[in-house]
Amino acid sequence: MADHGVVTGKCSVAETFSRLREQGKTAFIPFITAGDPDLATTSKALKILDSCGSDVIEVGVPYSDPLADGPVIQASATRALKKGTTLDSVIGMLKEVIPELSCPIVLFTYYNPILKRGVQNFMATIRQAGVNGLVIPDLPLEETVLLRSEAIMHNIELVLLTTPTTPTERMIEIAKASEGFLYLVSAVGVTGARSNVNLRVEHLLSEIKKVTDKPVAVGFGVSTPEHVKQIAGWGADGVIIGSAIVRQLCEASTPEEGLKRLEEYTRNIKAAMPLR
Ligand SMILES: O=P(O)(O)OC[C@@H](O)[C@@H](O)c1c[nH]c2ccccc12
Repeated sequence: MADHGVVTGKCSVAETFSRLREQGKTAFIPFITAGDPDLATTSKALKILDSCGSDVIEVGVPYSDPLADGPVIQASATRALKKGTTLDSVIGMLKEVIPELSCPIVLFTYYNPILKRGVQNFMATIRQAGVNGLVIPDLPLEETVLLRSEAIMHNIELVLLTTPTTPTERMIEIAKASEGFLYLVSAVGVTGARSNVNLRVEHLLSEIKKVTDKPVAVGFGVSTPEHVKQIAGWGADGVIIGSAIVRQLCEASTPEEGLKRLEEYTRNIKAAMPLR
């Protein structure tokens, strides 16, 4: 498919999962809010996450009404917006740093900023910046077909989400249409670390794997090495951690200390990723 001349030399999200599956490994996928505490720190954080073994990184575009987010990521988005972070400045930062990263980047944005910019322009712009994948948590069902075709046109892997309350028929459609991987939201409600992983995830994973061989990554509420081992043990192809990653940066007294905490936390999580 035409890639509009962008040579990233980087594996796609799907290729990354294929490689990991051959190696019997589970993907570690951290989420980070761009611009919190500032874009320069985000750029350094991406390099640290990449060098500590992240397999895919989700980069969140801060938004004023993050309805799917819990308090940690909502506060993170508010700080980033207060710093003047915009979609353009996030894309500018990514264009600079992506060539230095080995893992693919999945951009995380609510739907409104895409509509404001225009779908085609948005897809072309993020592809030119070297972005591989895209997650739009509030993408309306009836818009999925359009967005999916525009994404494919621009060689962007549109990752779709399924939840514990998604009807089986709908989950099958989502699994078939999702590119890169399927995002299994582990818990009902908003993002945010939870003390235990929803035990229903084991059953949900087995149901999904009956209808698709696409990689499935589990997110929501994951924060400890034990959580990671449990989810990987249930057969997940990837584990996503957002709030606990964001907290490493925002609970530190300086950006430098935050980056140190981020590195330590990431190494601990990676050490817990079992070979399957
Ligand atoms: O923060 P948690 O509980 O670790 O969950 C990951 C989540 O943060 C990340 O994937 C994400 C950030 N914003 C979202 C909105 C919807 C779904 C998922 C997300």
